[in-house]
Amino acid sequence: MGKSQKKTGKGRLDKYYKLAKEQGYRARSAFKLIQLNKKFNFLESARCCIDLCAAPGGWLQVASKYMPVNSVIIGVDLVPIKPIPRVVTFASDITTPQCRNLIRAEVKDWKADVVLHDGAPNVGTAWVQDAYGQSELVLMSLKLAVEFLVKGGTFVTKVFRSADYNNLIWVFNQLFGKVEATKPPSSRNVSAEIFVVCREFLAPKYIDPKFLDPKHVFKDLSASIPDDPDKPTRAHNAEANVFQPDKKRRKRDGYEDGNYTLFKSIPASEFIHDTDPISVLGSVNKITFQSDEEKQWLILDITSGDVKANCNDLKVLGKGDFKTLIKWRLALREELGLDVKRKDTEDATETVQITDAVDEEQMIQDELERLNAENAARAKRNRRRANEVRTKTIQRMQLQMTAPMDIGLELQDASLGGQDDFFDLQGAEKGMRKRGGVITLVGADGVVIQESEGEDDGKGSDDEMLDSDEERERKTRELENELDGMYESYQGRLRERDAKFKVKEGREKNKEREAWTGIKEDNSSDDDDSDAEEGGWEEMERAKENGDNSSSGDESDDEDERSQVSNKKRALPSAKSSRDTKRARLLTNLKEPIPSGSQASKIWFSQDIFAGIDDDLEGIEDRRHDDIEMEDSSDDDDGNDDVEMEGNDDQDEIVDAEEGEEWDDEDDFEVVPQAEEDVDLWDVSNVDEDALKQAHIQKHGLTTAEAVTLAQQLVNREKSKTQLINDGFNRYSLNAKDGLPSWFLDDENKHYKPNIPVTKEAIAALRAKQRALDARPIKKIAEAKARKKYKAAQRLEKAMKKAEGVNDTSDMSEREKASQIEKLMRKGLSKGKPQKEIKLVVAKGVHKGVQGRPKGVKGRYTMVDSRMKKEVRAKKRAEKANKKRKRA
Ligand SMILES: C[S@@+](CC[C@H](N)C(=O)[O-])C[C@H]1O[C@@H](n2cnc3c(N)ncnc32)[C@H](O)[C@@H]1O
Repeated sequence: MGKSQKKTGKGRLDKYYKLAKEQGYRARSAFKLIQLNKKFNFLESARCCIDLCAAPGGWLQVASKYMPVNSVIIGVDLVPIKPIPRVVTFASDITTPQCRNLIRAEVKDWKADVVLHDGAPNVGTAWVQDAYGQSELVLMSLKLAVEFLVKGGTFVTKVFRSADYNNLIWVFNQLFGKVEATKPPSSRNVSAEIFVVCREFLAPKYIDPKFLDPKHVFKDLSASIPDDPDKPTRAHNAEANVFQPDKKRRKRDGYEDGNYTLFKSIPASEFIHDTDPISVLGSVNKITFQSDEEKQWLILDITSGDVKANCNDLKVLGKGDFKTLIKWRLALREELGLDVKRKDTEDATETVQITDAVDEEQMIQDELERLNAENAARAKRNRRRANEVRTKTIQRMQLQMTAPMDIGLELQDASLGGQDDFFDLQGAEKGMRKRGGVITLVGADGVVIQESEGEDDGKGSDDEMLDSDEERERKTRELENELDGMYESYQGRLRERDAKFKVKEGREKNKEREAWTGIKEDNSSDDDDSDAEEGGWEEMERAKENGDNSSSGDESDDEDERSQVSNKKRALPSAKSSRDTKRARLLTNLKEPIPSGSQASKIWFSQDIFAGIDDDLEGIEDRRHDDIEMEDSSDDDDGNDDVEMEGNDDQDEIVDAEEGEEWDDEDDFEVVPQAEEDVDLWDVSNVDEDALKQAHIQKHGLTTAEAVTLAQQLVNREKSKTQLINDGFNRYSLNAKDGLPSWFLDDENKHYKPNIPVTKEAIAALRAKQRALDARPIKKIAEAKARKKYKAAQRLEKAMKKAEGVNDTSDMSEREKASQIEKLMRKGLSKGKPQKEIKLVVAKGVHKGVQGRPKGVKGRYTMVDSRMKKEVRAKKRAEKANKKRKRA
């Protein structure tokens, strides 16, 4: 679809499109939420928000901007959403239980203050079907909303003005205290969309499942589409009005064609003689008794007071009243001889049977629903109980009452009764499961492996699940993953508690970069070195035989050796990220932008004071950044807007973020292209560790005593390359660390490392380097001094030029020249123009709270408090007194 067509056609690229582009919103629809929020103010006070159908994320951006920092914001859509800071997103269909489970896992036992829904079905079929699909989607989102909303919460949804509109509003009214439909100015007038803001969620203990069942809520729609084209729609509606009289749907479709009368009454004889009495009952307001014959019927015994009252206003009748009228009609027909008695009876039986059948069906249906609801309530209770236990466990962890080790012990405690093995993880898991501890485990690939919520797990008992060895192994793995996750969160808390922890950790890692653990072979740069090419055992043997001489005579060899000092210990970022992905979803968020830090610690470390540290930890941060980039890029791959949004009916135009191509469709939605970010993606295959290492050494030099010692030994030929290689094979090297839990690795890292000797000289060299570094002036000061010097030199030069001029003049005596030159030189050597005095203005009295220049103050000024002004005055006084004393 061409760009030009869109720009002119329908005036798509309107002011909101441009505004969105200017302000960095991904979709112009962002302004709809901004305007809704301006009117109803639900975002500012919300701490948890769930956005259903959120792609590409315009509403999420708004929520993230307007909600308080540290709020929980979750976005779900069929298509992946590109990452947004402070927002958790995932791709899922909101109509599926899987989506509900994902949200549950994310919010844990929190409740959402706001649930947003701007969904539109991704089909482009007939308008009626689309509208119905949209209404169904709304009902599905309402279903999620009632599950996750807190009492008093707000649900914002988009609804299309269609036949279902009133039904939806009716349902909303049953569940919310205030329901308001509004059309924000940014929603195009041509669009049928309208936004309903439902506030003050009533959170009833029991919600009739019918409220959330499209089959019930939109029953009339199907009723209005005749199965049998011959049967008039009116009859269908009328029947529905009789059998489902309590639902106020009569006027939803307006008045039947050709009938614009508000009030309709018919004579009783018409009702008695009509072959379709039910339709009659459903379509009229009143049955009158005006003719003589009809008046006679009024005095018959069968015409009870109830019947008379019922005939008076049919629109207020219930199902029982209608039945009474039908029975009365049959009895009267029998009385009048219109039907023979037997036939009448049959007729009556038949009719009653129909009614009873309907009733019976209804009863069975009701009973089933009641049982279902009871089951659901029981399951929910269990889930809630399990959640409570889980929350307590997490809280205990957060309050440092339980360390990850304690968890193992707790599990053991739980399994004691069952005589389980002390380290039987499976037993421990069972124990945890009993307490509702294990809810969702996420596999290494981030896929939810298993879901279990207390007794709610309908897929067989644990015993069944643990039948096979494979299953058992899997369980054990999962539990280990969870323990890993707990450990990670424990580490996170440590970090939060101890601000220095991160710095320490950074230093550790930096040290690790430099730490010597052996020499790595580099064949590419060592083609001529036969020793290096062979390496390994032979090399060691030969080295033993030849002593140190194998390469001592070769200068270039030594060069190579120096360049080859590399770091085997350095872990690739992927190692960390893979460990991260193992984290149990229960405890930590896989999609956290920076996995190793909490929000609080991030804020803490964003302070200026830590700016220098960042420099020091540059390497580490770079890698962490790469980690994130990698995550982002994977998201990006998924989140190709072009593909994502294809077929989305509710989208006006979608502009491809990369190519600027636009895609136009039905309604009121544009994705705004973002400025291309110049992002270098981290590519595992392209990482040249040696090059990185070299660059680091080039920039910072050797920073550990071990490295300097080894370098000195190499330069002084005290050690050969072969010896260093041999030293590299020690009991600490080549240790497979796969599958070891992170807490174990962390602990091991503290002690399990080779002890590399360092020399006094190396330490002295490093200290000298450090002292030189300390002695260096701060860059700004050095610059200021240089500027000063430069200006002084300029002044002197100028003075000398002038002095030369004076010297060359002939119309001055030598004495005058000398005095003039002296004056000029004094000026040239002076410190330049004295700086204008800065006036100190006390910020009190008339100047209190004044913004901008205080009244009556000219020239340079600075606002100070009275203390400073007093001190300056005192200083001046003291100086003056000193001068006087000296003169005296
Ligand atoms: C109008 S867009 C939402 C725009 C969003 N509010 C924003 O500001 O960026 C409608 C979205 O609904 C999504 N959607 C439609 N059906 C869905 C479903 N069953 N589950 C989840 N998302 C759905 C579509 O993928 C589409 O991205």
